[in-house]
Amino acid sequence: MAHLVVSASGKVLLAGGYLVLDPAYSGVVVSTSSRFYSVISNGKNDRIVVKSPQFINATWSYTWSISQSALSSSIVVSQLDTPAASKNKFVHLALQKTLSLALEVNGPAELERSLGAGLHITIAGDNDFYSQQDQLKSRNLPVSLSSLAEIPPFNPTGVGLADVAKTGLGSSAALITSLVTALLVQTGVIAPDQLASASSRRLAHNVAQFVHCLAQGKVGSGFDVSAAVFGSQLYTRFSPAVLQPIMDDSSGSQSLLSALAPENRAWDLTVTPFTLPPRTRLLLADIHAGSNTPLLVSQVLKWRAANSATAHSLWTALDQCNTSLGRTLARLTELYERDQHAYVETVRWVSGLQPRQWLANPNMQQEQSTCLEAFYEAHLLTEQIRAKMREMGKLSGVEIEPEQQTKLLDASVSMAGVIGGGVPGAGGFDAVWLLVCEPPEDTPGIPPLPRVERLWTSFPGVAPLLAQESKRQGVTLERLDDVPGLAAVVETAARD
Ligand SMILES: Nc1ncnc2c1ncn2[C@@H]1O[C@H](COP(=O)(O)OP(=O)(O)O)[C@@H](O)[C@H]1O
Ligand SMILES: C[C@@](O)(CCOP(=O)(O)OP(=O)(O)O)CC(=O)O
Repeated sequence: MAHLVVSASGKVLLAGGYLVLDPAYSGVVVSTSSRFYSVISNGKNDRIVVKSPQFINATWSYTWSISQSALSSSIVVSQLDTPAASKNKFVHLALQKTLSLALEVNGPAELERSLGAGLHITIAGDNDFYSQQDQLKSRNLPVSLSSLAEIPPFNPTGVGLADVAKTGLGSSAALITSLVTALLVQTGVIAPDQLASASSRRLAHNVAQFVHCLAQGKVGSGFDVSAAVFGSQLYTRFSPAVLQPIMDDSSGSQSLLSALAPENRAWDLTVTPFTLPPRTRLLLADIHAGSNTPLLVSQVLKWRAANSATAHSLWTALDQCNTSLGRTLARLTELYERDQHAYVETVRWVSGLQPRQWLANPNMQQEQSTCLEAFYEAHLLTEQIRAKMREMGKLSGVEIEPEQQTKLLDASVSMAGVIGGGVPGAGGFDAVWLLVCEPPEDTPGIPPLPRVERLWTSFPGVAPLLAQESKRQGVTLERLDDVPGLAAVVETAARD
């Protein structure tokens, strides 16, 4: 049977937490190699059955009905009420709103044709979206990247969705983006060979952003959906006003297309593509906890509103550091392109020394010194950002960089070859990030990555994640057999 597979990437907001909620500031977002996959195949009995086989009690069945009048037509997607049925607002809204848009674009006959006798949809997220520490324990595996690679892909979590320990990589945004985009392709709104085009991506972004906001019951900054669609970027948010007419429209009488069309100029986000510097690797430490982002956000914003002068100067200072970090990391890529040899030699040097020793080489060639200064600047900026985020936490009474994260980060960022790190996004107890140098293999000494891995084993409850920066674009059409383990998940889902 033919399968339509669309994946979307997870995210790490390296810098810009809280600030990015305000269009005056931007965030540095890295999209991850960890992805969510939505796989659509033909279903039966006029049903849309959605399964998430990594979870227990995670099958949701829907019917649809299309009504037509002389003036307009509409579709209603309803969940089939079996006694054991759980609800999934995110999935239900993705179906309801994307199919409504498809109806508006292509009309009822085409929509009926594309839904056929029904759809079977499998959702699967890479293991990194969920803490794997219990898995490692039950398999008697030591805490390491190579142990994680031994856990089968899309491993069942053994729990229901509400009880899973998330790592904070943006599961709901990646899920919604992959599902919405797969439905847009299934219904012919986006032609498969057009998904890479700018206007198809914008459409996928706008619809995913809308569905995600509606499901969350609020308009967040949307950096997570933007990363899921467009990949790593410097992100400045869109004005929430663009979604207001359709967010408030309980009768469904407003045109979705006029709000969500790629041509709608009211979508004023800016997305500047970005990549981490060559020979560096993003490394994440899962601390087996997870954060309640909405609670953190409401407390910080309440403090900001009540202390506008202090907040303004803190926001301004932080923004300068965040922007400089984005610029310095981009400059490192430029320096690599200008003189690869000097850059790689600098990476070798940096990899064997703690950051405070980096500049202690009087005999360096000019090009290498320039690279070294840029690495050191990146280090200093990440430390300044951490200090300011801790200040934000202290002032607002919120644990943005909790003490145990401070200890873990302080120990990690003073190691040889570690450029910097921090608490991503809203901070709290989500996985922390590090940027680590990857010198060529013939460099003497133990490379930074295994050294950091070893350090982390001395912190109870801390484990690395496999996720790295995704070098592919965010939302992508895949071939089922190219994604290890996915065909098996789809087969199991079809059998049950
Ligand atoms: N693997 C999945 N399968 C189905 N639905 C999922 C999956 N992961 C997340 N969701 C949906 O997203 C919701 C989680 O949203 P939320 O807790 O806001 O996550 P996040 O912190 O990733 O944004 C779940 O209640 C569910 O509706
Ligand atoms: C505070 C924020 O600026 C960043 C939150 O980033 P996280 O990465 O913590 O987000 P979640 O995955 O949703 O928990 C809020 C926002 O931008 O919407």
